[in-house]
Amino acid sequence: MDSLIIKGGIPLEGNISISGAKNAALPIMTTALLTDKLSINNIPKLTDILTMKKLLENLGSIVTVTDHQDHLSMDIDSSNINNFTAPYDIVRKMRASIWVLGPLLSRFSKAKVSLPGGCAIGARQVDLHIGVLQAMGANIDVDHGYINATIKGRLKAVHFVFKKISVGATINAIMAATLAEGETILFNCAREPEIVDLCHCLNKMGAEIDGIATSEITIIGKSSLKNTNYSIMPDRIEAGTYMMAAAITKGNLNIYGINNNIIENIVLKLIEAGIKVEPIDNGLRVSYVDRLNPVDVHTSPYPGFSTDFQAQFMSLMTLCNGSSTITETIFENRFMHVPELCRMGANITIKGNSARVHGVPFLTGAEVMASDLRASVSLVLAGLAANDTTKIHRIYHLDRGYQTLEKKLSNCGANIVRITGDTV
Ligand SMILES: CC(=O)N[C@H]1[C@@H](OP(=O)(O)OP(=O)(O)OC[C@H]2O[C@@H](n3ccc(=O)[nH]c3=O)[C@H](O)[C@@H]2O)O[C@H](CO)[C@@H](O)[C@@H]1O
Ligand SMILES: C=C(OP(=O)(O)O)C(=O)O
Repeated sequence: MDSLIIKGGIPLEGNISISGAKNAALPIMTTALLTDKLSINNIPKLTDILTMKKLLENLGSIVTVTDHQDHLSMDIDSSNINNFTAPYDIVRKMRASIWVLGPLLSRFSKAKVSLPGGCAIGARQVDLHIGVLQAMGANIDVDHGYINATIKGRLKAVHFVFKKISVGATINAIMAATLAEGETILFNCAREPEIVDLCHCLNKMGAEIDGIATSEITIIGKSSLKNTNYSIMPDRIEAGTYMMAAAITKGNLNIYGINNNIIENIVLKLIEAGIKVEPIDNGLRVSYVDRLNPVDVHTSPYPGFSTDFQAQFMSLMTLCNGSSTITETIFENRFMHVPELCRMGANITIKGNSARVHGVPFLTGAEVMASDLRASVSLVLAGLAANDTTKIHRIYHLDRGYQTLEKKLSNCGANIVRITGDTV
């Protein structure tokens, strides 16, 4: 398994271009199952994308990929779907695989999908995905680790209230409702920008979705959708991560290809921490000024502070002038970076779902173990700021979510090297 060696203490300076959003590209790739042909542009080069490609091909889609150096485009032909099973071997690698369920069921009236894997950050149930599809008339049982879903004819429109806000279940429900019979209204929906991107793509395919970006979404079902093309939005989580890299290394970075609108939640917290964030042409400039103030955050669904920023923000707060409290409200097991940060000299204590971070004057390099995706990148941030050398083991999750991370960082002065096939 690969590892990373980082010699820290270098303020990052330069330009970083943001890639397409993983968490928009993945559901948009599954919408290709709702029609014959979909062309998608600005897809990031990530292992999760290749896993999704493999999954679609396994179902019978023909996926033609063009490599444009800094991104991919794909022509996905799903006119001959001949398999309705998403197997464990592919699905276990990635949570997003669950998004083939809604499209397969609504277009082909059947789907068998292994219970998904992904980052091990909590129980991550699928009851809401199943509940909304059952309310649309599907017969669903979970047996031997698989979700088996069938419907006689088309799914039926429904008025459905999600008892908890879920990004994934909102996405599955919207996709399923586009080909259901009648007008579906979904209440208490997630409002993440990636869901907005998905809805824009679906409307371009001929769907009729209203209330986009609100918690109440109306979908008028169609008998079929049409072929189209769509370009993926920029990755706000990648952008926020590099903004925090600028802050933690006392550097300054121009982050290109992102606008303030969709990352305001992290921008406001960085400003509160004393970091300067200015709009520039097609991006934002992020600069360390003279100190890092302690800032409390608690994660919540968008437009709140995203759980996907929590680990990186905690790394930043390890060096603040004072103490900050970071509360995780979305996932029950998303503090796996804490013991690793403590190995590097951080002073963090966990009580329930809150971490109290007492700022220290410096971090020291150490050998650490990466766990989930954002925990992994939080250790990269800590390593970039630390004195001496940090070795991060088991970094495969990083390749799921950060396109050419080492290249983007070393272009800005970081000393970061990948060891391929490290045995430790
Ligand atoms: C590929 C992708 O886009 N992943 C994102 C997605 O994950 P994901 O779609 O898995 O996250 P959800 O929004 O569904 O999960 C939120 C909470 O709801 C719970 N829940 C969810 C579904 C369900 O059927 N039952 C249930 O109880 C989960 O356990 C969790 O506690 O949104 C998360 C929250 O913003 C992000 O951290 C992930 O990066
Ligand atoms: C948690 C994440 O991914 P997944 O939902 O695929 O595990 C993430 O993108 O931070």
